[in-house]
Amino acid sequence: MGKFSDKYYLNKAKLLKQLIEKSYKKGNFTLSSGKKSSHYLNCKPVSLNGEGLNLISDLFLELKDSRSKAVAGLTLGADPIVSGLIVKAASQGLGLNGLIIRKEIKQYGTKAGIEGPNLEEGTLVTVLEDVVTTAGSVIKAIKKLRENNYVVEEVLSIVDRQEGGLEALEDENVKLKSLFTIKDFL
Ligand SMILES: O=P(O)(O)OC[C@H]1O[C@H](OP(=O)(O)OP(=O)(O)O)[C@H](O)[C@@H]1O
Ligand SMILES: O=C(O)c1cc(=O)[nH]c(=O)[nH]1
Repeated sequence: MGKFSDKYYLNKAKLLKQLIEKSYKKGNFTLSSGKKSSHYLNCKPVSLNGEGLNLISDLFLELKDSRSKAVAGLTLGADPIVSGLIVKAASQGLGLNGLIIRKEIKQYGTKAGIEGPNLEEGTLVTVLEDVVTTAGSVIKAIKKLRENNYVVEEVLSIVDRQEGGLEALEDENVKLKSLFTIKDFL
């Protein structure tokens, strides 16, 4: 038997088709890091579509380290993905919690930087991301989780643009597991 189920490869092909149709655009774009690019992948039209999120959730659930007890991500790109995964896990009888990391701490109310259930110190958390370019965004999330005594060993992303993110994550002792790379869109 291969590493992944037959359904995993079927779902991957379906997701790639959706991303090519709805997410990949050529043009002049400024990226989150300030870099310029002649193309951009906006995953939100896929992650905020029921069929698209269902595919992402199935794939990430199979790709995820089965030991991790929570999935987390930096708002906003990760919000639907974290939510999709925890619902999918519950439908399969798996206990999985979700954490959303704010870009800025709320100055009122609970002043929380991380939203979600209060989990035990040392909980192994998988970080989710739609697109990794420099990995700056996802590293922000990892740092916040580690400050809160969670353990992070892996990031799952839909697309790795292969612009230094994997190496930057390696420097943080985190493994990047990506469904696709930018080469799948060129
Ligand atoms: O690897 P990086 O160089 O950090 O770039 C990738 C990040 O950029 C995008 O988010 P964006 O900052 O556009 O925020 P959003 O999720 O709120 O749209 C994307 O969702 C990643 O989080
Ligand atoms: O680097 C980014 O900001 C970025 C690139 C990309 O292709 N898609 C995205 O959502 N963000």
